[in-house]
Amino acid sequence: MSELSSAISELTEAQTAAVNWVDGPLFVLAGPGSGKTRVLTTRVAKLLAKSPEKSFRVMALTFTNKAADEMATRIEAFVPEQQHRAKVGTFHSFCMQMLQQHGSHIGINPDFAIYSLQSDRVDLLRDAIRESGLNSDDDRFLSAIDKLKARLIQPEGSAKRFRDSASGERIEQVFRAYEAALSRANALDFGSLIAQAYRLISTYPGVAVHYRRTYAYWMFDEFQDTTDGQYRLIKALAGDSFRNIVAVADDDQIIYQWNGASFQQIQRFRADFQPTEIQLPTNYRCPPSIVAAANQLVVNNTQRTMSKKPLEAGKTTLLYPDGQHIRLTRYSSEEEETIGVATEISKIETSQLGEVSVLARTRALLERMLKGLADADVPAAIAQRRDNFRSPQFLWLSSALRLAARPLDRRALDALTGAFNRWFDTAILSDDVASAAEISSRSLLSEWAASVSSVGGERVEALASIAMRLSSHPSTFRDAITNSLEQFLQESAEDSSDLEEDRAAWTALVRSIGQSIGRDAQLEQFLQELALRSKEPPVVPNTVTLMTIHSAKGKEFDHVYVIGLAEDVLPSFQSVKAGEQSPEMEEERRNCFVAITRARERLCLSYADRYRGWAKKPSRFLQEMGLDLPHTPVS
Ligand SMILES: Nc1ncnc2c1ncn2[C@@H]1O[C@H](COP(=O)(O)OP(=O)(O)OP(=O)(O)O)[C@@H](O)[C@H]1O
Repeated sequence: MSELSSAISELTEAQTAAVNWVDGPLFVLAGPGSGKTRVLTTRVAKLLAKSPEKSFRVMALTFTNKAADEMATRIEAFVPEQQHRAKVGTFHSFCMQMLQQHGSHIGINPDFAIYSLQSDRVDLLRDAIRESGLNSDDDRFLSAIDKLKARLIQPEGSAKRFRDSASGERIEQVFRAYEAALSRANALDFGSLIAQAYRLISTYPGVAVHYRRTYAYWMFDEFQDTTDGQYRLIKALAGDSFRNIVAVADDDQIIYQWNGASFQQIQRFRADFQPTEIQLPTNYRCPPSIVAAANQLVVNNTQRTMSKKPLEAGKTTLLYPDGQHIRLTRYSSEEEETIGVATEISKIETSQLGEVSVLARTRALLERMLKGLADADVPAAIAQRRDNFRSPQFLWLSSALRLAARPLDRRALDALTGAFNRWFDTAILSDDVASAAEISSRSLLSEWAASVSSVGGERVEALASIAMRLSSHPSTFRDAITNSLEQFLQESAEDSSDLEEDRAAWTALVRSIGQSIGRDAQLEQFLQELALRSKEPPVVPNTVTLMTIHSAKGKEFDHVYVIGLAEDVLPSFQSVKAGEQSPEMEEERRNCFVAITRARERLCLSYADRYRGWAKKPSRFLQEMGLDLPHTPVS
């Protein structure tokens, strides 16, 4: 039996119905641990396997590169010879590729840079404000601009969106200047990727027709995270005729409300496409008592599908006896909670530590916990999206590549000199390099190489020679990468943890980029893909993972510790202030729901009587879950 046939044979009836669905719109409403990813990947593979003679393609989009990579790997294992017909990626990568191929219709050069770093965007904003003679240095404009872009609002006329016309006018002016500066720099930020893709297909509907013809079936995972802009993009792409769309969602896992995700998008999909609905209520991840607690918790929310079936426990083998799957501990203070949880975790066998996660609502709680685990000699790390490399070596390499692709990019030169100065303790000024390049008519990168010759030393000479060659032959960038990595191996071991982490991250990134665009891609395309991806290193084995609940979405661990289950912590202070019936409180409840449903074997919940010295009540969610509150703190 092939891998695909055996995967299909393991599906439940409801999962099979979703996998076998062929034409027309389908909405799969599924709970945590119900095999959503399994359904999507099997469905893509099956559609491709049964039509080897056809040329149509299938598109499956999700929200993180990691999830997309996992989906692509599974599909490749199922149908290796058909993999090229599957387009698996994130929303942003899909839009990026659309703009590379068709963006010239609306004046976008295909070799655009992606400004994924907040620092680049802030610099650009400041330059834009200065150059347009506006009198302000307020970076907060950026969040106003992002909000407008997320709703696909163009700068022209955006002032009308504000009640106060004076501040509306100001924001419109800055928004115009920022967009003009992005365009001059031939750059797009994350918001632009969606907004410009939308502008493209609204102006040139033929582009949407092309996508409808090429991709016969579309699938969207984690549909509940879709923002207004992303939803309107899907709708515009589909036009009036295309209906082969499968959206998979859990309305109880919307935890990006602050970022524009909302139950509204699910309701709009239902209203616009009139999909058939399939529910997958069986949870194969958590023991029955956790499933019961999750059900009791989430029914307190109103912003959810009223006909949604409660989760059913489908896990058949349990490691622990009944009554031991959930534990709730009360501590007298935050400090006691940290020590208590760290001591508990230190009793777990080292080989199991990779299966342990500590989840908290805020990063501050995790930092305290990280220290507590270090004091208890437990290896642990906070998992968090990293936008950039940390070591001067990899910062140098990535900015040298940027400069090779865009010889006039001053921001890349600043990053290159900054990294080099940190690395070799020098004080080379990028202004000097730029002035010298103007006189010599050399590229910024080759001028930089010339300017470091005075520093001397073999390592510096090697870097200068890599930079020289990269500048004159950017297409040989893969050799430059190989040569640079060899140089980095000669770095001394001291203070090398950033370097080692970056090296591990780089290897994983290159693999992921290769999987997405092949190994022969041009430098510009490589850099665009690099910008979209997070730069954190892969998880180290036998290490406890500390995560905010937001980063834990989609993950699962044998042992899950959720700390800080107190009022004003989880639920947050803002949501408590907003009130029991508020959307903020419902989002906090979903946060709690997501956190507890990560546990495969055991869920350890805890709270303290005091946080930061303030007395706090136990989280209302504990009682909603049906748990008995301890009468006294453990001592
Ligand atoms: N039919 C099934 N029989 C047994 N186990 C299953 C079945 N379907 C899924 N599982 C298992 O259940 C677990 C959860 O599946 P998956 O990760 O696809 O869940 P999910 O629906 O994407 O969850 P979440 O929304 O929490 O991310 C996995 O370990 C998977 O192998």
